[in-house]
Amino acid sequence: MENTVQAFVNRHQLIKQNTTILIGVSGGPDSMALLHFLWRFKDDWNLRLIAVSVDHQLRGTASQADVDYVRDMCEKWNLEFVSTSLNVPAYKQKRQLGTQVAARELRYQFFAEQMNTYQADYLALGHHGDDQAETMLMGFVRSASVRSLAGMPVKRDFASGEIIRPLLCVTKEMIESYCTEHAIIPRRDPSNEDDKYTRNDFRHNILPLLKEKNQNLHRTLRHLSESLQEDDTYLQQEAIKMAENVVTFGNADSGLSFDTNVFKAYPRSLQRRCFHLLLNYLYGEKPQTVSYVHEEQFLKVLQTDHGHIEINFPNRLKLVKSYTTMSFYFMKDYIQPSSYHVIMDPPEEIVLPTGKVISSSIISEPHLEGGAIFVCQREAIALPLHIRTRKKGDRMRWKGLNGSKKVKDIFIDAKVPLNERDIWPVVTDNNGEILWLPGLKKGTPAESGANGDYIQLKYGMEEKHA
Ligand SMILES: Nc1ncnc2c1ncn2[C@@H]1O[C@H](COP(=O)(O)OP(=O)(O)OP(=O)(O)O)[C@@H](O)[C@H]1O
Repeated sequence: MENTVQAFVNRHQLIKQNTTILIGVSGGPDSMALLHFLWRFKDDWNLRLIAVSVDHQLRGTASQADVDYVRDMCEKWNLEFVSTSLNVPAYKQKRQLGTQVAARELRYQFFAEQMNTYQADYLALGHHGDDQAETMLMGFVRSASVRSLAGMPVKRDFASGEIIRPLLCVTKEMIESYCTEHAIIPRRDPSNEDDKYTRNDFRHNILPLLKEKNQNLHRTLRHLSESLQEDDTYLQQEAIKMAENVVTFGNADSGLSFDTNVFKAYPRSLQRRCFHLLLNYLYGEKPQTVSYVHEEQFLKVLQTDHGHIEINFPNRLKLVKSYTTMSFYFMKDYIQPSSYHVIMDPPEEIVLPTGKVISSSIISEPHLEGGAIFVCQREAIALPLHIRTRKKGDRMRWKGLNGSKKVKDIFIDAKVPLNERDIWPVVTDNNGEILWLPGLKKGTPAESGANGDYIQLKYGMEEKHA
């Protein structure tokens, strides 16, 4: 393990000589191996080492015993030591967080304070190659961003210095052998075995299956992680330049705006990143969950020639496109976000802000019927489709009806509650003809006579895959 870690540290220039390193030590095998490794190189590299150990008050006296164990080992190795006891249960309750997230937030706050107190250059953590593989797989399965697929960075800025992870290049197995070899008897946290935590489930059940297919999975994933992170850093820098060139930033109230033609002249890859940078800027201290559905809607609105479109984002943020000007701003008088307007190019599936899904497909034979399905000839309507909430004066036509009927009256006849009327999807074609009020009324666009394909729309809940 020593040679591998040393080569890794050199390659990434992780540690400079004559520096101060805080080491997060829980007492488990990973951080004890890290502590021991750095201790051995302390004099060669002229390092000031300070072990930091946190009791999260989650496992009664056992977690205090872990901290005591780290203190004893530091005394034995003549190392500086700092510890604290953090009330994770209370913080968890107050902030309505999961246990792991609450513990992590408080721990990192404490780490940051200590970094600043000691003016430390580095915070070294004991994450290793198996942790990285799990993180990347979890990112792959549960997130749609390149950044989470790339896993944990080898180093990143933090408080007065940087977080470094020198053990990312070794496996858990190598760490366990290192501990045995150096007679380190680490503490064991039983919650690491519990499959109710997603990470442990990936560790025990998914990773072994993948390792059967590729014995070098760690190395493959490490390479993937490093190259994704390098690409990410470069693209992020380009996106920052793009935002600086394209966007007019206002104050907190006026939000920001830009010309869609200038924005669209950049590659799609930078458009996406710039979009997220803008959201980070706008949300600032209060990050919101913005999914890829929002990202796709944003990109679509960017492309459309439609004169005026508005979309609601979480926490009162509104996106408005008016001809070639796009702006984001926070609504002052908050009304429950209700209105939306999205564009659909069949075949496509869209998750509406209400959580319901409309999917469209192009079929050669109309065969399905039912309240939640709408079919019409492709030639008979103007694409793309628009899915939006009702507007004043909306009227709808269908076969057998003389003239047209107000959408409002359709809602009243069907006894749709008032609050649902404002979020009910209205599907129109590109000419504004209302085709469908899902579950309520189907329009009948003129038959084109041609024997072409059909557009089929389905409305329902998002499918949850087991
Ligand atoms: N209670 C703690 N006090 C100090 N540092 C911690 C603590 N918990 C975690 N860390 C740091 O964060 C790293 C990653 O934590 P994580 O919970 O993923 O692993 P772990 O199972 O605690 O690792 P270890 O084998 O070191 O116990 C640890 O290796 C350690 O450097």
